[in-house]
Amino acid sequence: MSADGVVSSIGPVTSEDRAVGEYDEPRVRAAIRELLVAVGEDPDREGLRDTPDRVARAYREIFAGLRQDPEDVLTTTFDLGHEEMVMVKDIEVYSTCEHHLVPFHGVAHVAYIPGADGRITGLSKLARLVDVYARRPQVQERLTAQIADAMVNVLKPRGVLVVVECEHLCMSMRGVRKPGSRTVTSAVRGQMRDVATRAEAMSLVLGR
Ligand SMILES: Nc1nc2c(ncn2[C@@H]2O[C@H](COP(=O)(O)OP(=O)(O)OP(=O)(O)O)[C@@H](O)[C@H]2O)c(=O)[nH]1
Ligand SMILES: [Zn+2]
Repeated sequence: MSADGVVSSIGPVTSEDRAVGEYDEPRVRAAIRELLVAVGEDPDREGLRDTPDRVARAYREIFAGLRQDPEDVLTTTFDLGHEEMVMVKDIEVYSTCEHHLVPFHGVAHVAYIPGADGRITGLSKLARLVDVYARRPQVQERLTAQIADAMVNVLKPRGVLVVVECEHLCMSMRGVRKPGSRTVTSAVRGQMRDVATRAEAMSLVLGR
């Protein structure tokens, strides 16, 4: 961990990166019904009768990123000849901890320096990219690295910085029970590794 409390990223991720798998809704329904029985509930009582169906529909949405190719969302690019840093801050993140299957949530800050051809992507596409990776069973470090690496692969930028700050409910509502603690992860690629450039980006992230 660096002096500013930022955990450095785990480096480029190339596997587990592309869209995978079908969504088997009947199987999810059956599994949720079985889970309710296993925790000692009555899945046939009135309040729970439709729960397997509801959860199966909710999981379709929460894990929709497993069936989306992150690189598809970055395909809209514009040639503005803009060569300076672009940052979208405070993109809300709702993801699911792959260890406990409970949410972690917070914000992502995504910055890049366009490549020599000055091609940039639509701002909303960066937020969509965050969603594609967040809507999967995740750990925060991988989420952070995957966002950065997809931008590198598609936009061919000179540099990328992704910072993610989240509270993990697995640390708040159970286990160590430390509500309010936030985990900060970063992934830095290309010229964004330069000390001065990285400092400029981090000052934008911190709002100074
Ligand atoms: N590095 C990392 N760890 C995570 C993330 N989400 C959850 N964890 C941690 O994953 C670890 C799993 O530890 P285990 O000992 O296998 O599981 P556990 O007995 O439920 O652990 P406790 O949460 O400490 O009760 C815990 O320390 C969690 O805090 C994440 O995104 N990144
Ligand atoms: Zn967890």
